[in-house]
Amino acid sequence: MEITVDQMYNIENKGHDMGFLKKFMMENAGAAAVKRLVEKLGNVDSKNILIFVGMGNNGGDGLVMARHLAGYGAKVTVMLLGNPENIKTEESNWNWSILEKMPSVKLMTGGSTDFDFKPDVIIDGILGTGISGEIREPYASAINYINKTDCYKFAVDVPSGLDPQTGETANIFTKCDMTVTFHKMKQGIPKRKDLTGELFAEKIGIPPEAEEGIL
Ligand SMILES: NC(=O)C1=CN([C@@H]2O[C@H](COP(=O)(O)OP(=O)(O)OC[C@H]3O[C@@H](n4cnc5c(N)ncnc54)[C@H](OP(=O)(O)O)[C@@H]3O)[C@@H](O)[C@H]2O)[C@H](O)CC1
Ligand SMILES: [K+]
Repeated sequence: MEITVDQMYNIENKGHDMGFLKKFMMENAGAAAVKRLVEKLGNVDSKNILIFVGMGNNGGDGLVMARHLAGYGAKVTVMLLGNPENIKTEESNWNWSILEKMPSVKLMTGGSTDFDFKPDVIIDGILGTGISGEIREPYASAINYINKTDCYKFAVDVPSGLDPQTGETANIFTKCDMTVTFHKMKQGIPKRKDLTGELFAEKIGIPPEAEEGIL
């Protein structure tokens, strides 16, 4: 079953109000995404994994992935596309503050794409269901860097720049090898398998009762 983005936000909020906090949803989303990625790549030990992180909860999922991938022995670099003080949500900020205590994960901020290494894997945690309008900097430069870099690319929830509701693309968008979306498939995502690559929808523990009155 495919659902709308509005339905997804309503289910999320109802689950949160039931006590299954968005922080738990984010943790399960990041963990499920890493499981698929590690299953696909086999060993990520010592692999250079670059994670672009937006200022919203798509970025938050990427922060959770960073922590899990460090646990698998990957060499993880996180590029936050802004200033940490401007991280939009409590659950995303929570995950940033954990990473600040983890020397095993390199944290960079601001959005520069001038890296001193070539990534083996790039994770696109830039934009998800909260996308609106033409892609603004520094998100645009990050998307352009992803598209011009030859490596394995993984999209968190949806390739950034693809509207998960309509399947339409913004002025720029990422083209990835794998996409993991959460809870249920959103209507627009399967329309662009050329951008998603291998596509999965992973459960993240939201109580089925959170869908009552919504689906
Ligand atoms: N559905 C679930 O069960 C779960 C979803 N999760 C993840 O959450 C994201 C949705 O998070 P949200 O914070 O609502 O939105 P995004 O992170 O996608 O984007 C919002 C930020 O992006 C900026 N933005 C929006 N459009 C543009 C643009 N065209 N150019 C540049 N920047 C843009 C926006 O900035 P504003 O200034 O507009 O506020 C925000 O900073 C979902 O996709 C999932 O990945 C949960 O984490 C897990 C459960
Ligand atoms: K994304």
